[in-house]
Amino acid sequence: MQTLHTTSLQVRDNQLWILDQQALPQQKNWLDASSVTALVDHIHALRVRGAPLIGLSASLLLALLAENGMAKSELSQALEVLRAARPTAVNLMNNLDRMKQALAQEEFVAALSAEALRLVEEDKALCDSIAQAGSELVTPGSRVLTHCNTGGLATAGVGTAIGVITRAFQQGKIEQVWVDETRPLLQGGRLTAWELAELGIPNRLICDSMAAALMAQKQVDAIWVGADRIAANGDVANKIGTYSLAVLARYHQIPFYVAAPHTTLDPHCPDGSAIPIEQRAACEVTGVSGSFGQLQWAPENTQVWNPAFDVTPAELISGWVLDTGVVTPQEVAAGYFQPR
Ligand SMILES: CSC[C@H]1O[C@H](OP(=O)(O)O)[C@H](O)[C@@H]1O
Repeated sequence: MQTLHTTSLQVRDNQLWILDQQALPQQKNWLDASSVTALVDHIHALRVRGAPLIGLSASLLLALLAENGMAKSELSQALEVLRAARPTAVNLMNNLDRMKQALAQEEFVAALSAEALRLVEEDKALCDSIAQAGSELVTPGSRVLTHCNTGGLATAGVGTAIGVITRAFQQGKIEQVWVDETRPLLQGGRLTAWELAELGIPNRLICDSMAAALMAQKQVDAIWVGADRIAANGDVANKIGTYSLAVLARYHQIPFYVAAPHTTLDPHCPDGSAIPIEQRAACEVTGVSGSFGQLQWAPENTQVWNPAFDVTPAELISGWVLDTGVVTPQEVAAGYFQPR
């Protein structure tokens, strides 16, 4: 396979390398992800993360394994193991369902490589389309708040919500970005703060618990978040903490937008209650980890509830910004996301 390089993925010398997103921003470590075991471990540990990127990394690995001689039956097993690596972000399943069709072809090695590269190029284009469509909703002088990380680290392109924010900034319409640190894994404080600094976009980091006071002081003009799965009724699964932002936004009458590619849609999922929510380890809540190692502060054996995502009901969402354009609440209520 040709050499490929995105912000957090590389294919070189017929191997897959990933940028360890748990070590950022202090360390930029590229790790080998050239086996199913290695990539699944990186995905579980969120060294590879972000709904689109998870699907792309799994697709690229499958193509590389085929090129390196893995038999069709083993590839089929590998696909199923990769497909189960994380349960909530549907991009993984959608991408691998397309790879499954390629695997069924006679010339499956070439078909898998072509499809994996096509998915990567498509995602770059989807990000650009989302960025353009979303930026048209941003009013000049906007102070926007975002949650978790939805930039180039989480996609093959400019990102989803951060892609919108970047395009609006380039259009001179962003005064500042409020960045939710996004406990427990600090995707905002570590990754979004780093990406926005690299992009030269003015930003200020807040603890998640500060967002309400900021809105009460009328310091937020709009909220932009990503998505891991969009159900047929428009409900959205996204990083834990998104739902509370949506409730606050409704109370303070602040527009709340979801930005995502169509690969995040799941028309077979009737509503948010049917979206599987990943439960994660207690140590992520009883402490914190990063390039510095592990720091634990809660008492030994403290019981924890640690869902990686929550569900925002469609009724709290002002608009769904897809690569195909902005979808309004009226269109969603009329069945826009229903199976066709
Ligand atoms: C464009 S990334 C979408 C989505 O993925 C993130 O979750 P995680 O960091 O656990 O992979 C977050 O929910 C983003 O909004």
